Parts: sequence; C-alpha cells; structure tokens
Amino acid sequence: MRKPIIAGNWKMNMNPDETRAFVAAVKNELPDPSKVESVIAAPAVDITALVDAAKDSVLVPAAQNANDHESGAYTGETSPKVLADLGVKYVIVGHSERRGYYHETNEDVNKKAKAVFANGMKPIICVGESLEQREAGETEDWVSTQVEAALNGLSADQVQQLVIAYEPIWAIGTGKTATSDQAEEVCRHIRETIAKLYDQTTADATRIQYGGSMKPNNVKELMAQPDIDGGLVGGASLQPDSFLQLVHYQD
Ligand SMILES: O=C[C@H](O)COP(=O)(O)O
Repeated sequence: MRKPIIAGNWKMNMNPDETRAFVAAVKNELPDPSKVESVIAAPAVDITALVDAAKDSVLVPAAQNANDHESGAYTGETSPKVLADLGVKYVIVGHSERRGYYHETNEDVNKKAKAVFANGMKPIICVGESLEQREAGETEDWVSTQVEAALNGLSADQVQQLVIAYEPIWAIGTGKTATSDQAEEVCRHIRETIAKLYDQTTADATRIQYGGSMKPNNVKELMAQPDIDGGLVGGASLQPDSFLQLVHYQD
C-alpha cells in the first residue's frame, strides 16, 4: 500500500521568519503520518529555520534542488551532503523550472537523483510535458523518456523509495489543472514505464504525485485516481490554511 505524500514546493518564496510562522501554524494540525506524509520543500536559505521549527512535529523537511557533488568549486550551489546533515529528507530534482530556466538535462537529473540517494535522502523527480508536446500527442513518449533517463542506474530498491512528480508544464501556476482523467492517464503510463524498466512489484511500490494547480477544491478528485499517490503543490502550499486543507484531503 502506497502512503500518500503531499509536498509543498515553496519555490523562491518565504524568508526564515515566515517559515517559522508557517510551521508554528500547521505543526499541531497535521494528519497522522501513517495516513499522509506532509512535506515542505523550502528555499535553501530557509532550510535551517524549517528543520528547527519542524522538530518534534511530523512535518518532513525537503529541499528544492541540490548539486550532484558533495563539495568543491561550485559557486552558488547547494551541497546534498550539507542538506542531509541539516536534516532534509527529500530533495526535488528536475523541476520544470530548473530544466527550463537553468538548462538541467535528463543526465543532470539522473546525477542529482544519485547524489541525493548517496547522501541518505530521497529524490522527488519531476517530469512533464509542454503544451506543444501535449497538442502534438507526444506526452507519453516524452514522459517515459524522462523517467527512463532519470532512473538510469538506480536499483529497484531505490526506485521503490523515490517519488515521481508528474507536472504538466502547462498546468503549473496557471490555474489550469489537468483533469483528473488526464493526470491519471499519464501517472498510469509512468507506472507502466517503471514496470517495463524494473518489474511490477517495483512499479506498484513507487509513489507518483501530480503537480500543477493542485488546490483544496480539486485535491480530493485528483487523489481519488488509482495511480495518483500525492501532490507537489506550489501556490496553494504557501498559506497554512490551504496547506492544511490539502494534507487533510481525506477528512
Ligand atoms: O512544484 C510545484 C508545481 O510546479 C506546481 O505549482 P502550482 O501548484 O503553483 O501550479
């Protein structure tokens, strides 16, 4: 049985004081972690505040990116080793904003996923198509290519521990959510891709999130789909009330 995982991706929002205030507002209201995993991925500059504030709560701290090296001459980059030392549990890898604005390739995503595992954390690997690709009927091919490249060289055991986030680029921050049928279709295709690359047991164990304008008013319907195990949420994760409604979608 896959445990649902709702992860807020704050992107480049919030400062340490706002981070502490947010965590203080949600920490005693989060769902039982055996039913839903509640995760916040903060900017690197807020990680210390997030981890300290979330101590003694079930909120799981995450980061939005990491370099694939542990240390060295990589100006401006964030070490996965230091993130792990600070207490981070998940790292988002290959978000479409990183692929688009910072030219991260499938190969970079694969290296980063391996570095995240090498440092004892778990990657949330993002995949998804543009509107042009969807309109050209290329979604499934594109997404399975991204999945195959991201997982290259990972063991079945690692794949069972990571999370894949399906985020259609055209639905991110636009208010245009994929319909639950569209989201389910691609998440099912991702699971079938994992089954082909590994085996059915691995595919059945891997959690797949949907991301793209997930909100309190559509989370229930999306989460009701058999192959959607969670959400990667941008805008609607920035307010405590809205984040709490998302993680409590089962209530
Ligand atoms: O990582 C989160 C996604 O990019 C979705 O963002 P959004 O919920 O603001 O559309």
